[in-house]
Amino acid sequence: MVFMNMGGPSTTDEVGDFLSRLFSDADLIPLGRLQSYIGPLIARRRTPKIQKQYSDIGGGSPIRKWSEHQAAEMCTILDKISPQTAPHKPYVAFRYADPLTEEMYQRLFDDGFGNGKGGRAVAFTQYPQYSCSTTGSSLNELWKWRSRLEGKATDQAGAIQWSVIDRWPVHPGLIEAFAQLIEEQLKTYPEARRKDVIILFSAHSLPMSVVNRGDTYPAEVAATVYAVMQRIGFSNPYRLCWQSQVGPSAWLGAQTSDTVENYVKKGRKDLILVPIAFTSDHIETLYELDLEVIHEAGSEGVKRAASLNGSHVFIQALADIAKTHLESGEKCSMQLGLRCQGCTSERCLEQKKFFLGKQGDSIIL
Ligand SMILES: C=CC1=C(C)c2cc3[nH]c(cc4nc(cc5[nH]c(cc1n2)c(C)c5CCC(=O)O)C(CCC(=O)O)=C4C)c(C)c3C=C
Ligand code: FES
Ligand SMILES: [Fe+2]
Repeated sequence: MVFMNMGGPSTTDEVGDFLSRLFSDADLIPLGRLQSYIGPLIARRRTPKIQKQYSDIGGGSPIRKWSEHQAAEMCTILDKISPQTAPHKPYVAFRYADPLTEEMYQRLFDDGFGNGKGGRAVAFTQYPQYSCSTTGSSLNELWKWRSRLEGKATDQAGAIQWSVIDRWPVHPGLIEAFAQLIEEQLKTYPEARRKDVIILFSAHSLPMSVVNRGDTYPAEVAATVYAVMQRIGFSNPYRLCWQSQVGPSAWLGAQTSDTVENYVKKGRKDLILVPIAFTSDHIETLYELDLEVIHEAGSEGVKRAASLNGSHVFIQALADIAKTHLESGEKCSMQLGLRCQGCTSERCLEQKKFFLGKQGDSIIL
């Protein structure tokens, strides 16, 4: 079971490499033919600022710790609820930090997979909602390393047989886990104020160029939000807003920071921020929300729901998603077979052909 995510620097010394890989990723930030020169330059300029942010949240990102914990715990549960596919082994593959995809692949070889011995692996995205800039980028990277290390053919003899869990935005266990964390935070308000607390779901924004290309992420994030609200009985007013835009281009709004500022200015000072598109803490929760948005709001009523991190309900949900996937025998979801309406990337096309296998021949656009 390979958990795919973006990763983060575990120490401030790793920030430079992390940003350099991130700005070199043409699936995330397309910079043209000179990407491999310009990307690292931009990264170098940005490093001191981001280093300071990681330093302020305790010296690094907790994402590796949480991912390794979540993957290991999930496999323990999976061994019990899906004995016919046991044992399950946990792996982590990050896009921009250690352990990188190639490191994970080498570990698979070392553990007796591939190299003529075959074996089955599941690429399990840890982004609940699919975006070509996140899960798509990780799949393109996995496809690249699989081609380099095992050849291009899907059914190559003795190669690892891959299948993909590419999205799970409304899995009932995920929704339950979010709902419980929100309810926990709602309880901290005096009863008389509780029903008027605004629930402000916040997700990482996307450049409008990506939205207009047809990326499914905004719709899938909205689906998660609606399912959570349904689960808590629409007990409070709510909005979805978008955070962490970078650079001068147009991004999907409304921005989280403006939203909080405006509501507080208008006297609505009871707000719960809910990070809805990431499964563990990172600078966007610990720095941007806690140390910037909430601190600057200057109101004791502005709070944040905890991140999923070690939530048992959440990890149980991961195991259920994996079990259903293993039982289905599917290579990936139907959605992965369709490209964004505006996609012109050869990488996306080849990656989809690979992961869909023979299924892909008829449905790829
Ligand atoms: C679902 C989550 C995310 C989406 C979608 C996403 C898209 C996206 N991001 C950038 C550019 C940057 N993102 C950066 C950091 C960062 N991004 C996410 C998540 C998503 N990004 C996280 C969780 C983090 C922080 C990692 C951590 O440990 O906290 C950065 C680097 C930080 C900075 O320089 O400000 C950049 C740059 C784009 C362009 C994009 C969609 C195309
Ligand atoms: S950008 Fe979405 S499929 Fe290529
Ligand atoms: Fe990002």
